Amino acid sequence: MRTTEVSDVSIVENAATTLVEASGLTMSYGSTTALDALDLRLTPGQIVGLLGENGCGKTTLLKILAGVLSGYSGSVRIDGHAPGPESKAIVSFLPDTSFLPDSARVSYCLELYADFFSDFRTEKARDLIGFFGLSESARLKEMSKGMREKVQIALAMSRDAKVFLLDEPISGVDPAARQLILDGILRNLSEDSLLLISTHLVHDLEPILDAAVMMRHGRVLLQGDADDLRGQHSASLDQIFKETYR
Ligand SMILES: Nc1ncnc2c1ncn2[C@@H]1O[C@H](COP(=O)(O)OP(=O)(O)OP(=O)(O)O)[C@@H](O)[C@H]1O
Repeated sequence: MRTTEVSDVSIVENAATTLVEASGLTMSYGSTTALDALDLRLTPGQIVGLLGENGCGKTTLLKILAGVLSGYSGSVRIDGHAPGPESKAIVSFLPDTSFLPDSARVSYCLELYADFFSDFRTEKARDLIGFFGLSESARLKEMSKGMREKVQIALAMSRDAKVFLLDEPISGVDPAARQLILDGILRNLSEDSLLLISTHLVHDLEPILDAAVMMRHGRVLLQGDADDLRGQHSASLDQIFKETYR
């Protein structure tokens, strides 16, 4: 009887702590297999680095989790929901491309987000825009690539989302600005959110990562708590990454 109770409790806890789950997730573009029966389970309250070489499927995975790419097989659940309107309501996605109108001013982008997302917090976004040293009256087309990335990050990180999916958020900025961007990303992050960040810049991201998922050929090659991985390999995540993808 006792065993049954314990096992029931553990099943309930297990279900409650899984925020993102993919099982047998497969996605092909024509004859190219981008995700190959990928299994992944992520819990809330952590910052996870999604690491891997070019073309291993990181962007494809993030897009499916974000609910902007269909045509996959296998199972995906975000807080229990298949990708769709209910999951999108709790997922904030930062794609690796520009998605804002060129001629718009920053202030207009804030209004756009406020109209579109009920969980968007304009005050948080204003705070972040200022933190990044940007002006709300500036037009995007007058900004550098790095400045535009900061605007997009400010918008994406100002939703009260449960899951944040950031695709290469620091790739377009110089090394000096990367720390500022990371500080901005962490500035308003709530403790029980899940932040999944894809990157090649493991060295820059390592200090903020709680866990890492390393992908190869559309599958998870290595996954674990950052401290556990460092302990098991007697190396930094950056060194493990370089060794793995040498
Ligand atoms: N729209 C598409 N049409 C055809 N093939 C695609 C498309 N998008 C991605 N692919 C292919 O799917 C595979 C996975 O691509 P994906 O962009 O998910 O990888 P990635 O790990 O994000 O790469 P990178 O680090 O270079 O951004 C690659 O072989 C890529 O060429």
